[in-house]
Amino acid sequence: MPIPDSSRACSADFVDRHIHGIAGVDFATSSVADIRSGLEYLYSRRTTRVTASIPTVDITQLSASLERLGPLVAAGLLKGVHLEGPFIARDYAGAHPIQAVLSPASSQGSSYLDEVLAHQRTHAVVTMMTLAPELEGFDALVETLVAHGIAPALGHTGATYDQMAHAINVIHALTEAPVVITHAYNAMRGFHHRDPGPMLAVLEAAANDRAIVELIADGRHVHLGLIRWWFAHHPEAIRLVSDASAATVPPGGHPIGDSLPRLGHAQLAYPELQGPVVTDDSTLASGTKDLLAIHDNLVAAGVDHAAVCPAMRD
Ligand SMILES: CC(=O)N[C@@H]1[C@@H](O)[C@H](O)[C@@H](COP(=O)(O)O)O[C@@H]1O
Repeated sequence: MPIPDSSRACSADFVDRHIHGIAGVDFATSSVADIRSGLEYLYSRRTTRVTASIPTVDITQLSASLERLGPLVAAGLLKGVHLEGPFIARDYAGAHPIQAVLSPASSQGSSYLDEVLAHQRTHAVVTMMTLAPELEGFDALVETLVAHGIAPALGHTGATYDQMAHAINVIHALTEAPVVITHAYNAMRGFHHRDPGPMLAVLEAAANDRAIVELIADGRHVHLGLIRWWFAHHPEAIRLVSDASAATVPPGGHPIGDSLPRLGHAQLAYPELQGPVVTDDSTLASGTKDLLAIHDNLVAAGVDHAAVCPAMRD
């Protein structure tokens, strides 16, 4: 498919820091050859720097995924690996399998962390890990991750306003860098005037350069009015991500290979109307567009092209 002129006007190619796969390829479970094909396809659509996101998977699958992805990071084909789980809230797991979600304070949780750290000591490929702030053992987990070069991100959470504010402070004190909020609004407790929830703490942090918000601006995950609000008020805090999966097929594209699309352990369905969903319960599972399609979508919706391009860079 020809690349639209407006995206060519972005001086740099796109950086996708949250993407699980593309067009039939699942970064957690596909073969290295298929992952390479998926990356080539993304490069052809100007997403040339990719952090592979691994959803909540069991410890055996985690090891297999890291073994496969490590050499791709070493070869410079991937920027790194983002572990989205297993330390997330069961009530906000979204498309992640609840049976694989763990508490950091449990013995299984501690074995899982040991496995991540063992890999990290030999091949430091994990760059970010998404955590829910309200889980028991959160503060200690954050310290351990930071000590091993893994940036804690916050998401898949039922945190209160206070819990989120505390978590951002704890991480910021250790990293002195803005804290990444994993696909803000999605798979998170919502807003109520007596219980404002995590996003008020995120808004306050963004206003003080202490938070970066991932936004899935595919027209389905977050209302365009909210996306416009962020561009109008805190454009520098926005990180546009695709959250694409194997079930995400860009316009004019075709699935690579003929296996059914997966998100780690979950079987997905290619979208007919709504977007990628988990086959057995219609939970929205991932983004419906890659960054090029998101770019064109936002520009067509009136968001300033000059603001969209930097939100897709580092
Ligand atoms: C890989 C991943 O986790 N993707 C999440 C999904 O889990 C969640 O179900 C969906 C909708 O969330 P919402 O219903 O809270 O808006 O957002 C994202 O697609």
